[in-house]
Amino acid sequence: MARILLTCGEPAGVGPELAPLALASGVDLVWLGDPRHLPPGCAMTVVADPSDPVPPGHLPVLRHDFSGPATPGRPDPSHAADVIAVIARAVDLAISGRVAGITTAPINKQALKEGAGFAFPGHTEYLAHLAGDVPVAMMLASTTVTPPCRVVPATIHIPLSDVPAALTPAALEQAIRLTHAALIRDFAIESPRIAVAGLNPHAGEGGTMGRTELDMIVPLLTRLRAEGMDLTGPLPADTMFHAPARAGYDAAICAYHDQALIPIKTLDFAGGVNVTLGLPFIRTSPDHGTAFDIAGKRLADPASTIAALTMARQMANARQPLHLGRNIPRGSGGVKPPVRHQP
Ligand SMILES: NC(=O)C1=CN([C@@H]2O[C@H](COP(=O)(O)OP(=O)(O)OC[C@H]3O[C@@H](n4cnc5c(N)ncnc54)[C@H](O)[C@@H]3O)[C@@H](O)[C@H]2O)C=CC1
Ligand SMILES: NCC(=O)COP(=O)(O)O
Repeated sequence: MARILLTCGEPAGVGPELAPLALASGVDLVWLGDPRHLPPGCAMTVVADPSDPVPPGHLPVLRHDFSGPATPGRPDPSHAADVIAVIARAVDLAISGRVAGITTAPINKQALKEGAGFAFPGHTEYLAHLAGDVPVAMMLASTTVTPPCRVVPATIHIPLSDVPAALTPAALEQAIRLTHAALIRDFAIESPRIAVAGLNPHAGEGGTMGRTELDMIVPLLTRLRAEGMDLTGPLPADTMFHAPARAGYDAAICAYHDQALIPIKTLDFAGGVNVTLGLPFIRTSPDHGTAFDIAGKRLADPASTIAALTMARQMANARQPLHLGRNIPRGSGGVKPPVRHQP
């Protein structure tokens, strides 16, 4: 089966040093980036095709030349366009089936915006664009805690002050539907149980601390329950993430980024995996960022990257029979030619 492709991400961050560590864990991956950004002494072989064989213990590298070497902890504006181009090239390879899925190393959004005018707040939005502006959702899934913690923010990379307006019935419904489909398809959960968090303290406390729950979330959940979905909520966000509460659902839909990401990064920072739901190809990522404070110091823990690569492989294995005949996921928007970002 084709390899999982790991992008280099921000070369001044921990991304490049995580690649050989992940390889050493036994994951079959191919790395896309500039060999000069790999740690000194890294055993690697440049390949022309993502599936080309390499000597045992060597990292297969699909070469993408940047303007120069990288300094750990200091993003170089002249690298920004190449960081973006690597993501686009990875998507091309995934859509064409030459890799089984992609795992992205972290990028520094500010560096990309300042260096190349990157118009997207993160991978999630850029990947949705490259796939033809398909609807997507960002799930973060634990891999080492029981019961599992899976969270999906219905709004993602926006200022907190914009959340109430962005949390529309359509946004919430999209997050619920994408999560429901992904739990069945990629997490082998036949009848998904989904919990929905309220926006306000105590889920609005009967309308005394905000009316979003009563006016918007309750009617939406009532309508979706009528379709047969197993939905609970709106739940108070402060009491829905401890272990007994998590036992009652398979994934939690949250109102905004930090409501979702604080519980999972607290419970499973080392094992958390970011999965983009709704894409016509597989994309996972570690849950951490560029970690400039430790880049190049050999302190980076590869656990989340290994978990992300492993989850991508499991998803690819689970989807493999579908590739034989009907490989376009229902509701994915279909595979459209990637649209290039113009910096
Ligand atoms: N998927 C992506 O591309 C993501 C990118 N980011 C970006 O990363 C940048 C930095 O974000 P921060 O909030 O500082 O989060 P961060 O995850 O980079 O760092 C937070 C803390 O965790 C530590 N840490 C992170 N990864 C680690 C690892 N593998 N092993 C050991 N320690 C680790 C860091 O040293 C730091 O103390 C931002 O520009 C953000 O946008 C953040 C999350 C995901
Ligand atoms: N905090 C999670 C995050 O920023 C991941 O974003 P993305 O780059 O995967 O879209």
